[in-house]
This record gives sequence, C-alpha cells and structure tokens, in this order.
Amino acid sequence: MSTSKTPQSPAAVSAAGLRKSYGDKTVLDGIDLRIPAGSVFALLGPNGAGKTTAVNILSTLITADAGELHVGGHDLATDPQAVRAAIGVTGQFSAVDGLITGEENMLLMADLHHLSRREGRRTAAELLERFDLTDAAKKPAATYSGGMKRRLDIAMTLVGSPRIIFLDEPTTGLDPRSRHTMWQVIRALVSDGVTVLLTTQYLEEADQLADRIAVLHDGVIAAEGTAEELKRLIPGGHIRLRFSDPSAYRSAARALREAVAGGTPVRPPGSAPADEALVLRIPSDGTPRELRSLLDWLDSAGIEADELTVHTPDLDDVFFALTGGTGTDQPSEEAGR
Ligand SMILES: Nc1ncnc2c1ncn2[C@@H]1O[C@H](COP(=O)(O)OP(=O)(O)OP(=O)(O)O)[C@@H](O)[C@H]1O
Repeated sequence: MSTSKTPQSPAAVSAAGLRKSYGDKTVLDGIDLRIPAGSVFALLGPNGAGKTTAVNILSTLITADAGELHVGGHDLATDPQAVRAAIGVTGQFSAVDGLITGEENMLLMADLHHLSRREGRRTAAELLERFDLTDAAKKPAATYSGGMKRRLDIAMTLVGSPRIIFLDEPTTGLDPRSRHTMWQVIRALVSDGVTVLLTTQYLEEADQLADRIAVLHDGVIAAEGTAEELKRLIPGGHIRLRFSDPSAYRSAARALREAVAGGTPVRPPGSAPADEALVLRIPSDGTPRELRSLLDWLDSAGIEADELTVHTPDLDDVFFALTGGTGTDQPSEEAGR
C-alpha cells in the first residue's frame, strides 16, 4: 500500500456531483470523488450499489446525467477521447478471447494500440513474463484458470501503458491464492506510479490495497477515508492494558474506576488463560491525543502495564454500520491495529 500519496497530490480522477439514473431509479445521486495520482482508491459497496455504473461513466463507456468529471486532467464531457487514451479498464466481463492463445490476445491488444510488430512482440513477451503466463502463452486462453484469465486480462490492459487503471471487482470469484497474487499485481502497478480505482465487495481487499476507501450506499458516498479513519467512525474502539502481576492489575482497575470517566475494566471470558485475564479495556477512539493522555495518567498514577494495545473496529463493523446490514457471520477479529 502506498502511504506517501496524500490527498494533496494532483487528482488523477475527480468527480463532483456525479449523477446517473435509469428511468426513475437513481443509481448515483451526486457523488464526489478525488483520487490522488499514484494512489489506490477503493469504491466499496454491496451488490447493486452503483460501483460498475461509476466505473463505466469514468471510463467513458456510458454518459453521466450530471457532474464535473475529470480523468488524467481531461474533462470527460469535452474530451472523452483523451480520457480513453489515458486509462486502462479491466471490467467484470473479461476482454480475453478464449479461442486464441494468451499470446495472441496480447498481440491483438498491441495491434489495437498501433504498436509495431516488433514492439508488440516485445511488450507481449514482457507482460506475459511479468504476470507469470509465459509457460501458458501458447495455449488457448479458454484452458486458463480463473486467476490466469484475470492476470491475462490485466496484462492486456497494460499493453497501452495507461497511467490510470480502473479495475472492476478484480478478484471476484478467485480463490484465496489467486486473490493474493492479484493483490501483488495491483501493488506492483502502484509502485510504478500508476493510479488505480478498484471496486470491490470485499472489505479485506479494500483494507489491504487502498490508500483511501469510499463506501457507496444508496447512490451516495456514505463515508470516505483511509481504512483507519473509517474504522474510527464507529464506536467499539478501545485500549487494552494487560498485566502479568495480579496486584498491579487490581490496583490499576481500582484507580481506573475512580479516574477515567467511562472506563470499564472488563475481564475476558473465563476460559482465557490466567495471564490473559488480567486485562483492562478503556473505551477510546485510538487517537494519539487520547493515547497520550492515557499514558500520562498511567505515569502519574504509577501504573505499569505489561502491554498496551489499541483496538479499532474492523472494516466489517464499519461497512455494516454504514450500509445498514445486520452483521457478518464471522466474529470480528480483535487484532491490534
Ligand atoms: N443499463 C441499465 N438499465 C437499468 N438499470 C441499470 C442499468 N445498469 C445498472 N442498472 C441498475 O443500477 C444499479 C447499480 O448497478 P451497478 O452494476 O452499478 O452496481 P454494482 O455496485 O456494480 O453491483 P455489483 O457488485 O452487483 O456489480 C442496479 O440496481 C442495477 O440494476
């Protein structure tokens, strides 16, 4: 994940007041987006949220009803041709032709981009190698696994060396190993300075890859920010202090009850090992300011914990809170983040 790119970097993609309706159904109801150049931006939303519609509009496949839209510095309304030249798009429906080989698919793209025969062959070979498809290059693409087809699809997108890439649900339907390979592919693109807008239904994917995440719900952006910022939006964050000495734990718990408004010392369930049980939880949004004041207080009260960890709600919690779901099947993992 690129952390050096701030929202102050020039925008590779921007939208202000993006609207789209089909008949009386409003799909996008005034979306604002700003994607700094060289960053990964994830548009996260449940089925039917309008993710593909947004990507299709920004990649000039369909037109918006309203909105100021710029991609690669070009105005979509007045210069769609220049936008098309600046971007690469890999959609949910693959551009791969199964009847011809991987290499032939690549050469076809090279032709479309008017590369010379020689340059086309060189680019195709280089990309097939980069995406670990050299061994399969001479086989019909229909014989490829789902992961291989996705990699070929992205390799084809890269033939024209786009600086901005739209990836619509790049890992939907892939097994975990192929998904991780695809994440590596996307990270490598970003380390080359490419800007990526990806849509996903997977919270973990957005968490893993994206510098910033927008949660799309009911035609509007329900929240936008880094994964950490989004996690801080909903309650449930806390700071955990773990003690190995029972008397230190007891005196800390006593001091905490007296001193911290809302502080709730909590013992985890009885099955936890004895040394795990000596834990105090203090509700907190995990901001540096809160952390600093807690550390100051611990110091002044002479309390020494063996371990301090900050726990924020995970992205699942945020997603369900924002999109009105009821929760996940899986218990939310309590990892220190
Ligand atoms: N051409 C169309 N005509 C009418 N309605 C459409 C059209 N295209 C999309 N829609 C509707 O717009 C809404 C958003 O669709 P879209 O494909 O953008 O969602 P999505 O977030 O990409 O969902 P998914 O994750 O299922 O791909 C859906 O309710 C869909 O039925």
